[in-house]
Amino acid sequence: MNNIKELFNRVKESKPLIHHITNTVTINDCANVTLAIGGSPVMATETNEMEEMIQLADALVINFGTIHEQVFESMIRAGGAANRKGIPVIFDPVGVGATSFRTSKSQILLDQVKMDIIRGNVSELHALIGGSSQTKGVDAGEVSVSPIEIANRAAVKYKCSIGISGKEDVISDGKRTFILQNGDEILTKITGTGCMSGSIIASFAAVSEDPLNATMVGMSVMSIAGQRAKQHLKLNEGLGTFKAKLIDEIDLMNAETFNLEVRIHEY
Ligand SMILES: Nc1ncnc2c1ncn2[C@@H]1O[C@H](COP(=O)(O)OP(=O)(O)OP(=O)(O)O)[C@@H](O)[C@H]1O
Ligand SMILES: Cc1ncsc1CCO
Ligand SMILES: [Mg+2]
Repeated sequence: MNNIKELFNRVKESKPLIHHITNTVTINDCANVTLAIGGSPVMATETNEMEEMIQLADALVINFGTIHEQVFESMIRAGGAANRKGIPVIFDPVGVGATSFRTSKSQILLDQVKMDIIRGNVSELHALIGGSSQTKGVDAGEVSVSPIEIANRAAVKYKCSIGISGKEDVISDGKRTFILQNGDEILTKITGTGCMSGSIIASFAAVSEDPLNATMVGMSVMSIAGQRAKQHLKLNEGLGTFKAKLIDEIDLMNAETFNLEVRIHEY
């Protein structure tokens, strides 16, 4: 991964504005994690203010978590404006594959908005390449195809960088594929760690020209912070404390810690 120190510094110095159109479950956590990594969050959904908000933004996150018709219109408007302005667009296809509504909306969105990065769990990405999917609500289900193949095919199909989270995270742009071995299962026990990693990826993508690298660094930050937060849990501390410590670890993350902990290799 390239220039970790410079990437961290650039986010902290330029405080990129990350416009999120996201779900009502994890919206506050995404805003706080954006601040913790050094970015500046805004979470606006009114269709009529999308173009103006995008004029201020440095990256756009579109997250399908609690998608409905009205907010979908805002995603189309904001996505179009972001493409015209040339800022990175990050899509989290939450729950795609679980219902036909989500699957068909994702197809319309991907036809109309060029994504720079798509980040999701394995069953969501499997659904995006046309696979029959077992997305269990918003959580990953069983998939017969390997995440490496899914990431490759999705990257080629949508001409963008793909991040698939799981026990091992897989990141690909269709030419190069990387396997990230950080993380801890406890990250799946609180909701929104995938959504939050989208905010971190967007913060890095906003200050660099390399979406594949931004995806790798962003997903690594979440997985490394998760394993460190788990290590720091004391006796009688559980998931509530874990969540607070997770945000602490993202806040405290720097290039030294990152480089010491990261376990990534090219496939
Ligand atoms: N089995 C596992 N072991 C270790 N880490 C995991 C495991 N599954 C997921 N993770 C980590 O948890 C984080 C979130 O990934 P996950 O696949 O749960 O996202 P998600 O399903 O999109 O979550 P959400 O929709 O709740 O935001 C990632 O950092 C990932 O590496
Ligand atoms: C639990 C849940 N339901 C819709 S969005 C969301 C947050 C995790 O994606
Ligand atoms: Mg998710």
